[in-house]
Amino acid sequence: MHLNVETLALINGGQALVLALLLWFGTRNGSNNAVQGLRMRATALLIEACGDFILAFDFKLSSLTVLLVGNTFNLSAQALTIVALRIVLNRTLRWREAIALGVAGWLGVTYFATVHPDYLLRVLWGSVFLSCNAALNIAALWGGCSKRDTRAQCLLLWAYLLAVALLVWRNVTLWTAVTPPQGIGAPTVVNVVYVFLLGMQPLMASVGFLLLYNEILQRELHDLARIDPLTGVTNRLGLLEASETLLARARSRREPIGVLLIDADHFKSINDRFGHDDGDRVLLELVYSIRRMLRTGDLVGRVGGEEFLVLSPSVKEADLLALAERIRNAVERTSFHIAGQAYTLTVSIGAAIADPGELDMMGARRRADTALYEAKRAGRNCVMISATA
Ligand SMILES: Nc1nc2c(ncn2[C@@H]2O[C@H](COP(=O)(O)OP(=O)(O)OP(=O)(O)O)[C@@H](O)[C@H]2O)c(=O)[nH]1
Repeated sequence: MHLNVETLALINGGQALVLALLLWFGTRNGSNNAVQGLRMRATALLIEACGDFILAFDFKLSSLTVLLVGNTFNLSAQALTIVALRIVLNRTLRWREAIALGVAGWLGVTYFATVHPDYLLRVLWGSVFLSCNAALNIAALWGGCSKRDTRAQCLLLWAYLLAVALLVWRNVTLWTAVTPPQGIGAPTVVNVVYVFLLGMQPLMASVGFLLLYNEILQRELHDLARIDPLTGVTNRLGLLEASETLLARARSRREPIGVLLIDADHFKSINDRFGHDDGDRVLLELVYSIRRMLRTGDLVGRVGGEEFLVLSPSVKEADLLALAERIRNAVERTSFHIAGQAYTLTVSIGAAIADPGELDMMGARRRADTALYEAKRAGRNCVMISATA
């Protein structure tokens, strides 16, 4: 098989141009992080296409100018891709490292093409540069890759690891050959694999970006569906799912779960006096006061208007009562600021223990509800606990 560098550059450039346009026009309506990242990837593809077209058509430039200008475009595209991936993943951008790598890559390739022309060293230098680029991307992709909902992220991570392995293979083959083939066009096995993958690179990387984008959107949707938009705590659906997980864990450890139902006292009067917007702000502050009292592992969620549920794993009755009392006390001592003035608010709390033998949380939730009702009847601003199941 004869490998032609100009044809390869033409295929690469055409692909990059089409993908850049698709990404640009396909992301015109979005503005979140992932979309910004995709747009930067589109810009990188445009720059890459320019570099590839210069390499493919040479535009009557000297071969040295073609090499230097083509590489300037391609290395800039690589640097932009590093930043684009980090924008999509919401990681530290590392602009400086990306630019420094690009400059070092360009200087090395230029040196081994002009001052000290050496094909093997040029390939080695280029491979080190590409591996460092891949390392930055691998570092960005590494975090959180063990979770179940990060398949695309893991796939991309493997793609970069394989790319580094391919670069190592190519260099080892070149440096151990008795007469090293000069040029990427030499029809060796490693060159064929390398050229094939290089030719597909714009497409593969862009598909990787899109899969990642889709995965991030799915995750955001999943989280949005489980978060109360006003207070930012878990909503009913999130609580339902979390309680199943907690109960399964409690069953395997044979430990109880504490349930607290917390309801603001006379909240209607706050709305009536100050309006709904100020009432919303008070709810936010109330959630903050509750959260401050929780241990790591405890979960708070909003079950209704001014009613919140706390799930506290591995607690005995006395610990649960102490936690409820801490919350009640903290809320009572908090000054809620409405229209420049400080007001106080109290909560009533119903507590119950879910036994590890219980099939779901419904029973404990009902008992906590009854205890809450008793707390309200007892005059509010107090904690009541129900008898165990
Ligand atoms: N500002 C605001 N108010 C809400 C929200 N959800 C529910 N409420 C209000 O919470 C109040 C609940 O009133 P009630 O159920 O009578 O309870 P309460 O006034 O707290 O009285 P007790 O619970 O008996 O102590 C109503 O005025 C609701 O409009 C919300 O998201 N924001």
